[in-house]
This record gives sequence, C-alpha cells and structure tokens, in this order.
Amino acid sequence: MIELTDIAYVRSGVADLDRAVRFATEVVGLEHVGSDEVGVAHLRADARHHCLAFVEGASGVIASAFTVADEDALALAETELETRGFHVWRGTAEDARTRRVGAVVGFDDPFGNRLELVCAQQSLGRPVVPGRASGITEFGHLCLDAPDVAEAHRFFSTTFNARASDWIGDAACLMRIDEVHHKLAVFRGDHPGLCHVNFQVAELDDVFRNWHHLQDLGVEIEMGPGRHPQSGAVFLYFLGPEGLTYEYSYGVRRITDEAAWRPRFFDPAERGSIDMWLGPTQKPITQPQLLPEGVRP
Ligand SMILES: O=C/C=C/C(C(=O)O)=C(/O)C(=O)O
Ligand SMILES: [Fe+2]
Repeated sequence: MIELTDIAYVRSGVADLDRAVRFATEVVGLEHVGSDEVGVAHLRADARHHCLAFVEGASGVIASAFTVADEDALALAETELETRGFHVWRGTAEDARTRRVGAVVGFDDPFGNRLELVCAQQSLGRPVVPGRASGITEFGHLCLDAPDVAEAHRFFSTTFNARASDWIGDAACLMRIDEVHHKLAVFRGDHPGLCHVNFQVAELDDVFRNWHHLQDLGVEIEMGPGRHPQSGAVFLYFLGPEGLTYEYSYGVRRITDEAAWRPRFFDPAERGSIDMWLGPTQKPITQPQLLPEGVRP
C-alpha cells in the first residue's frame, strides 16, 4: 500500500500558452510564478511552488501528481507499482527540476490516466500574489475520469491509501487521503482525462462574487452556484481555455472522526443528489488525457 500524503499538481498541455496563463491569472486568480523556463508556466494557489503547470504543445492533460513522504517512500512506491505490473518511469533531474520536486516517478493507471508520484515538492515562503482577488486559499482537489468508477475506487483504495468518502451511484466516487472530504474524485467517463481542478475560496461571498465576475466576462459557467450534499461545499464550475474545467468551492467537509465515517450512496437520478439547491446539473467537461508520440513510457 502506497501512502499518498497530498495532491501536488496537474500538468496540462496547451496550444496557446499566453491565453491559458492570462485566464488562470486574470480570470481564475492564480499567481504566475516567473521563471526562465521557455514553454512552461507555473501557476500557484498556496504554499506549493505551483499546483498547475501549463506546457506549450498539444492540448490535453499530461499528468496528475501526488506527494509521498520522502525519497525512501518514493523508491518503495516505484518497486510496489512494478511488482503490481505497472510500467514505471523515473524522471531525470531535469524532469524533477521543472516540476520543482526532489524526484518524480510516473505510470499510467489502469484507465489510462497518467499519474506522477513526487517527493520534496518545493514550497514558497513568500505570500501568494493572486492574479485577481478571487479569494483562492488552496488547491482543493483534482478529479479524473474512468469508465468504471467502482473499479477506479478499487484501484485507488488498494494501491494507495485513498478511502471512499461518498458515492454518487456509479457516476462518481469521492475519495480522501487525509481529513479533507475528498482530494481525489473519479467521475464516470468513457475516456481518461481530467474532469476538473478545484480551488477552495475563503468565503461564501467569493463564490458569488466570482460567479458575477465570470458572467460579466462571458466565461462559460458549467454548473452552479450550488451546494454539493457530499462535501457540503458551495460550488461553481466554469470552463477555461483548451477544455480545462475549473471549480471554486467553499466549505468542504473535514472528516475528523475517521472510525465513525461511513460513505454514503447518492442516486444520481434523484434530484438534489448533486446540487442541494436543485439547480441544473451536468458532468463537467473533461480535458482528455494526452499521450503524445514519444512520451514515456
Ligand atoms: O457531483 C458531485 C460532486 C461533489 C463534489 C463535492 O462534494 O464537493 C465535488 O467537489 C466534486 O467531486 O467535484
Ligand atoms: Fe469538485
């Protein structure tokens, strides 16, 4: 069993790097962390050096990453994944440098989502300088697609320390790796990809202020504002460039009594199972998994 300690970052390929960065900063409110690297932009939401990296090239998610405790834990994880039959690649020093981590290994999950495990993710001590005052406090969670959500849960809960917090029938499983209700979610989708990235905001007012702001800018609102009965969070999903769905949310539940929590089962066909405020619901748009020619493994 490999212990994931946190989510680390998402790497996403974009054909128009400037547009993607402008949206992430001026619309979403992330910080663009400057560097001398060409063709890569790092976006920051919290103490992590970055939680989103845009890589100039073909559009599509490149990888979603999680942290493990240290270099020893990473080496053990590499061995364990190989024992379980996964083809694991170990990143070079340059791979680790551009990710601002001590070391990185990668592999494809059974559904074709490329995952990376990292140790020693770099923190920045200086305060975040948001591109806009959207109230973001933290990279909250990431959500992947898989054709069989129960299988995905089986994979993540037996290979890793992920636990189901709640189920939405066979449409979604929300999983925790610490006290936060979910840092990883899997939604049912025919193809691998990134369903959305979530950012927590400081106040309920931020969700609504951001909603008005996004509408004024003509940004496509995919769902919300509403309240999820699972985490209890007030949410807003919207579409960024190149098919990347962002979510703001406020008020996510923390599961502090691990022994007492029992996952709940919601029927996606029942009204209110996704939005307690009974607004229109739809699955967020997924950014497909990118597997360019020549990319390992
Ligand atoms: O469709 C249900 C989504 C639930 C939640 C939640 O409870 O907060 C999410 O954030 C999500 O997985 O997107
Ligand atoms: Fe979400």
